[in-house]
Amino acid sequence: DTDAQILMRFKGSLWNGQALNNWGSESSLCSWTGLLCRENQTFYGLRLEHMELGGKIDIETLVELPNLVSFSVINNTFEGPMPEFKKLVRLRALFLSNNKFSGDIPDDAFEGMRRLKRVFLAQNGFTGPIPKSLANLPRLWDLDLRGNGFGGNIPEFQQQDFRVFNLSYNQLEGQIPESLSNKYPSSFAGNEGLCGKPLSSCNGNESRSLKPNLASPHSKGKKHGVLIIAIIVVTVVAFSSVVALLFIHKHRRKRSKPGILPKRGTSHKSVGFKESQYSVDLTGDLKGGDGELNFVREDKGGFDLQELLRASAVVLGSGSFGSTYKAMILSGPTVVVKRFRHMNNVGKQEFSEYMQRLGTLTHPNLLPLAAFYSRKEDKFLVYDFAENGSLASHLHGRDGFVLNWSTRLKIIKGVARGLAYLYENFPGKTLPHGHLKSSNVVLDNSFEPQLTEYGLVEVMNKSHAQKFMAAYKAPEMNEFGRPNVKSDVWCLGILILEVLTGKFPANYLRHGKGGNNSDLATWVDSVVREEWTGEVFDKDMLGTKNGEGEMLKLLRIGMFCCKWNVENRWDWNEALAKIEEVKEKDGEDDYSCYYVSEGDLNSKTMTEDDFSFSVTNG
Ligand SMILES: Nc1ncnc2c1ncn2[C@@H]1O[C@H](COP(=O)(O)OP(=O)(O)OP(=O)(O)O)[C@@H](O)[C@H]1O
Repeated sequence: DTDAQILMRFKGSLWNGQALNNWGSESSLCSWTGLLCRENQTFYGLRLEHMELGGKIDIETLVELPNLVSFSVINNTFEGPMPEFKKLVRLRALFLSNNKFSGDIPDDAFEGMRRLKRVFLAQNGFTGPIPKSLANLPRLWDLDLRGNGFGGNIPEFQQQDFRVFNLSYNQLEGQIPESLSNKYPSSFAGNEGLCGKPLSSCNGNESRSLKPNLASPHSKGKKHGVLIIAIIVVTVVAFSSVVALLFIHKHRRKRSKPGILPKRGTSHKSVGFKESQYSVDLTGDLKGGDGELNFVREDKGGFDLQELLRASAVVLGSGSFGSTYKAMILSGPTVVVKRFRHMNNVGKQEFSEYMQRLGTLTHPNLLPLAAFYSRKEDKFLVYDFAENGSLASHLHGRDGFVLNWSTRLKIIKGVARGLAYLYENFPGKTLPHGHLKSSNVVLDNSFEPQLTEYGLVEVMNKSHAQKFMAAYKAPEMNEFGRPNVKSDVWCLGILILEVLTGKFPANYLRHGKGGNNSDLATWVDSVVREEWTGEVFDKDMLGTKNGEGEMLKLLRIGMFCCKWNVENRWDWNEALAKIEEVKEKDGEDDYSCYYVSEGDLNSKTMTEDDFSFSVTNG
């Protein structure tokens, strides 16, 4: 049977299948409601969410779909025991949350599902122990069992590096395995019998008294008393905090003015940049859209619009297009939601297709676009959250880290690689970044850079893009010019100079043709011409032994990328090749000519240290 015939059989066993009333025509399989297809129109998953579906999930039929790797029936009315999903050995993601499934899950229910990465069983009526085969999954990355009746001890999980991990509101008991002690306490909340890190210790009376079956009636009464007082105190404190926060928030909003650089609040983050400490409600900002959060990549992020709306959110900053929020999804990932006004250059369908194409890009130096949300007047793009904020915040922010030369070089190399990937891999055309600047380079927890807001010129209203997008700052851009890879090279050059000098280019950027000598490139050029190169580098970066020669090399590359005449400006591949050649230390790898004293030669074994003083620059 064809995929279409198999899927029609699968539909036949569902109740309320009318929600899938456009299923039928073989030729347009990928347009069937709830079908997930790749760019090349191959089917890979089912996403049948919020459809009031019920009845039988016919596994025997699904087995016949070898390409099925993702299956979701979140928020429907399925009931009874968990179907035998283990027969779908190729499955990578299983989403059953918010249904009425019930009963114990057999211990071997996940056996053989070696590819399974994401398991969402939250808010059902599952009981019994957490199946061992689930804990033994070698690639498990997201696990959400919240709000069921799972009992017994938590098993040892083979995988320990989770992105989502939530066992809250079950009936689990006993000591939390050591390997899970680094998880958030909220991952275990609502399980009265659990103890041990990150909850309170199992040895003290405190934790034992949490187990209702061990508590005497007397201690139970006492506990209730304490509980009631605690609830009253928490309620009063929470109420006063909300009132105080509302007051401060209102006051702040009155005073704050929109700015190019993000506004920062006063809460401190260990990562060295600040974000607003005031929670915002995304519901207000996101209301009135088409009601759909459109995911653009295969893994759906493990959350839906409702969960995004419920997420606790803070403002990260306000750029030229709108505000940017950090949203912490309960039992889900932390994401960044960026609002774009003036993004109406193309129609709804075209916009949606374009975003889907952007979603196909995956590279370590491109921040993945996760989803988008459309309204007539504005759009919201959802990106992964980057732990270390933007490059701009470290170069110019009050609370950024001081970046040393090797980190700066790593960042420039990553940026160049991200651009190269973008130019070569966007389906159908060579896509310029168009808005390359230091606040659109974010840093992950190891300071690996990731480009964000790439490829958006196409969908931006032209007049707004001309005014604010970085590519339009290239000297050759006038009202007829369109950003291209050469204008990106200009932006890359400016970024290199910004990274090396530590100077914020806004004051130096030229607007349009002509202009004066105030752009960063001209400033650097004049300093270098006067042979004051020592003056040019950011003082925070200096102090690297034997690195100045290489810094100068990178500075020159930046200057070649900033040639005013496009003909003389390097192509991106030339720039990339030159950047790749820059090393951390002068003369690195150049050990062809060195001086070794006779004494050294006579000594027993020579170490690298013995050589360090005698290496010359070839
Ligand atoms: N994915 C992300 N992860 C972490 N922080 C981010 C992320 N995206 C943006 N930020 C932070 O939010 C701040 C505000 O971003 P925003 O895009 O609104 O401003 P901008 O880049 O200065 O302006 P523009 O609107 O022109 O792009 C950035 O400086 C950065 O610190």
